[in-house]
Amino acid sequence: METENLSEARRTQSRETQTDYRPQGQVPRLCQANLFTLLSLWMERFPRETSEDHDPVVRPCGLVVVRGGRVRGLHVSGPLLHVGQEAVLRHGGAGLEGSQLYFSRRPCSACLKMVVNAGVIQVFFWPGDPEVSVLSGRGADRSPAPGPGVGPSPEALLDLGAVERLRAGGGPPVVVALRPLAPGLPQYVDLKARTSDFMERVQEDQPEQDGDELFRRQRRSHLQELSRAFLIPCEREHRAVLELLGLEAFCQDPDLSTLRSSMLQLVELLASVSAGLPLLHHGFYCAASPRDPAPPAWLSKESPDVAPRGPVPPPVSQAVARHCIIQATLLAFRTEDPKVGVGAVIWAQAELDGGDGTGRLYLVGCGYNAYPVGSQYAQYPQLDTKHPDRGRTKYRYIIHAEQNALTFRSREVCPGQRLLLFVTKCPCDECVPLIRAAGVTHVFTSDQDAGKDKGDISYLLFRGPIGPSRLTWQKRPLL
Ligand SMILES: O=c1ccn([C@H]2C[C@H](O)[C@@H](COP(=O)(O)OP(=O)(O)OP(=O)(O)O)O2)c(=O)[nH]1
Repeated sequence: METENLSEARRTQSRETQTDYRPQGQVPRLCQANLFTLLSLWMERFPRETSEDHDPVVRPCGLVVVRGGRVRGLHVSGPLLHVGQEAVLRHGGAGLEGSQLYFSRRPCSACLKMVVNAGVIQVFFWPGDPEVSVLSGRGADRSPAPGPGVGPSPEALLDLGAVERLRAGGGPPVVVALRPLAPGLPQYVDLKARTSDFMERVQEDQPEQDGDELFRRQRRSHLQELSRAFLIPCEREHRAVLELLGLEAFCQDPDLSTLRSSMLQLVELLASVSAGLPLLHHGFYCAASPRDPAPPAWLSKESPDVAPRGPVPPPVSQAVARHCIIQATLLAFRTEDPKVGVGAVIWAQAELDGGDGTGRLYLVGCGYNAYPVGSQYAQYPQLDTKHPDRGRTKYRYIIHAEQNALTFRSREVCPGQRLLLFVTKCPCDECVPLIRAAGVTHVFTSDQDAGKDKGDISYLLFRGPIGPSRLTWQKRPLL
C-alpha cells in the first residue's frame, strides 16, 4: 500500500514535469524554512575529496547556520569533526549565540550539547534517520520495527536517551521545520532547471542529444540517490523512527502522510535542480568560449593587472564547483525579482584543511537578488526593460545577488586567500567592479546574457579585463 502511494506520487510528479508548465504572473518562491532545509540536505552531499574511514553508525550531516534570517555558515561533518562541533569551532559561542541551526538529520548528543551551550535559539532537523543512525543496526533485510537483534545499536540507544535529556533540559526548541511548498513551485523549479543556461549549453554542444530526455534521466538517477540518503521508503519503518525520535505527533495520519509528502517534494526539488547541471561532458573552464563577444573597444587595451588568459587549473574540483553553483541555484528560488532569480555564494580557500567536510573552503557570504531590506511588497517598481517608461522599471531598486552576498558576509577573508564567487548569471556591469574590489579571485558562472547591453542593465565588462579568473560552464576543452 505504502509503496503504491509513493509510486503514485512519483508517477504524478513525472507527469507534471512533462507538461508545458508556464508560470503566470509572480513566480512562486521558496520560503525561508524550506530554503535552509534544502541547503542543509545539499551540504550533506558535499563531495568527499578524500576517502575516509567513517563510523557506519554515524551518518554524514549537513548544517546551515542562520542569524537574523541570513545564512552565516554552511557546514558538513568531516573526517575529524561532527557538524555541530565544526560550527562551534568556526563561529565560536559569540558567533552562534542567537542563531538558528538547520541540520540535515537530528544531531547527536555530541553536537547538541555544544550548540545548546553556545546559546543557539532554535535547532531544526530533517525527520529521517538521525545523525547516530537508528537504521544502520538493522539486519540486511532492514526489518521495519525495532525488535530483538534488529533494533538500533546500543550506541544509538544511548545517544537517543542523551538527546532527549538535552531536549527536555530547558534549552532551545529542537524541532522539525518543513513547510508545504508554494503552489506551482515544483513545476517552476523543474522548468527553470530544464531550460537553464547550463542545460542550454549542453544542448547547444550536443545537438544530437535529446535535452528533455537527458534531463529526465539525470533527474531520475539523482532522485534515486537522494531518496536513499534522505527518505525512508517504508511507512512503518519511518513511523518507528519518528517514535524513537520522540516525534509521536507526526505518527498518525493525516500528519504522517503530510510529513512524508513534504519530505518527498523537497527531495524531488533537489533532484530537479541537480539534474540541471549534468557534469558528463561539461564543467567550469577558463578556456575562451566560442560565444565570447569581443570586449568593447574602450576595454580592449590590456591593463597590467589582468589575470592570465587561457586555461589555468581551477582551484576546486568540478564536483565541488558544481556543488557550489547548485547552492547558488537554490538561493535564486528565493528571489524577490518578479521575473528572474539569481543566487550567489562566496567561499574562501584557506591555507590549511580545517578537518571538516569542506576541506580548505569556508563560507564568506551568500545572497539572492531582492529589494532593499525592510521594503514592503510592491513598494518599488517591478517592470523590466521591455517597459518604455524607465522610471517604472526595477533596475535602480533591486540589490543584486552578488551585492547581497558581499554586504551580508559572515567572515572576513585573510589577505592572500583565494576568494571564489559562484553566481548563477553572468555578473553585470554594476557588479563587476564590486567583485573585483572585494578581492574575488575566481568567478564560476554561466554565460547568460554575457555581452548584452539592455539599457538599464548591461553585461559588457565581465568578458573584459576584470581581474578574477572567469570559469564559465562549457564543454570540457580538449587538452
Ligand atoms: O550580476 C547580476 C545581474 C543581474 N542580477 C539580477 C538583478 C535583477 O533582479 C535581474 C535582472 O535580470 P535580467 O538582466 O535578465 O533583466 P530582466 O529585465 O529581468 O530580463 P530580460 O532578460 O528579459 O531583459 O538579475 C543579479 O542579481 N546579478
